[in-house]
Amino acid sequence: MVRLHVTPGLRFTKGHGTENDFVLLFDEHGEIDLTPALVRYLCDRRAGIGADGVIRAVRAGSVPAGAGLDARTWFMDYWNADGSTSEMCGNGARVFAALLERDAGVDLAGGLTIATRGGTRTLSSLGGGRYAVGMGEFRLGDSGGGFDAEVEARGLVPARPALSVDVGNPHHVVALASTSELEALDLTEAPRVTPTPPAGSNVEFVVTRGGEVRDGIERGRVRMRVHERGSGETRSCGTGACAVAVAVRSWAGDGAPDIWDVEVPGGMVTVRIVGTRTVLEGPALLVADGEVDVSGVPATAPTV
Ligand SMILES: N[C@@H](CCC[C@H](N)C(=O)O)C(=O)O
Repeated sequence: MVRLHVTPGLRFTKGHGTENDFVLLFDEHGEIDLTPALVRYLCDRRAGIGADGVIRAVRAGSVPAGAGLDARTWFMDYWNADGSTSEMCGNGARVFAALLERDAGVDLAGGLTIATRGGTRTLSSLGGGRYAVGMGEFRLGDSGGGFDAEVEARGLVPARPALSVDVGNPHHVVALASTSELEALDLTEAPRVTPTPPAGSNVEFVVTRGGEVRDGIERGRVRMRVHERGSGETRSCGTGACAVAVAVRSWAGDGAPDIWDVEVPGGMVTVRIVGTRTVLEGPALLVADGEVDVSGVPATAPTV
């Protein structure tokens, strides 16, 4: 196999889902040595292209992380802007779907199972540039619907109770009283979570916005902001929206809706809770294709 280690002229696509933006690398046969240094360079908004993360589309058989899977399965190789990897990215999965549709000719009408570091997920097209992602099982940190942690953040006094939610990657959800409290938050610095999560956490702050009945079905509505592990404050987080929906429904108790419209700074996504699983729906856009000079990126050992 030809290893294209840090070649000048790396082809990329830029895309986003509700303004959570990604550099996408279509690398079916795993020819790119994707390293933390290369990811940091690609995500740099001044010296590189600029993005919240990098997503490589590669066949499972071409990366160590895909061991044990059907070699032909598409693997979503997700990296945060700081060069760390994560188990899963919800907005990224929709953008990955748009890329596979366009560049691999995949038909998503009937659904496609992909692999991620957090397990398998399903992608389907809803038409009109919208996609649904079967996000798998969620786990609440406190099955009684309460809190199991505390979060401190700039602009938020005193510290607030939080609920940990695992949706494949780790989250802590904090309920705030008003949108003015949400807007006053300064997320340029990472919120502090106690007890300290061993692998870090994504932290969402949420306020309720009422709800409505549409097509005879009740839907809840919330607004959130997020500080992402490895990327800082972003304009949307799909796994975070799922964590928020299950936390808010759990706090609301019996009779709370199973469908939640989640407003994020970059738009709106919808989360459907089906038993112990969630489905994320929202837009995905591919906005640019190009070639980036990566000749100056220092070579380091790949970590996939
Ligand atoms: N923005 C993503 C989540 C990306 C990963 C996260 N920062 C982590 O480290 O777990 C989403 O849309 O879910």
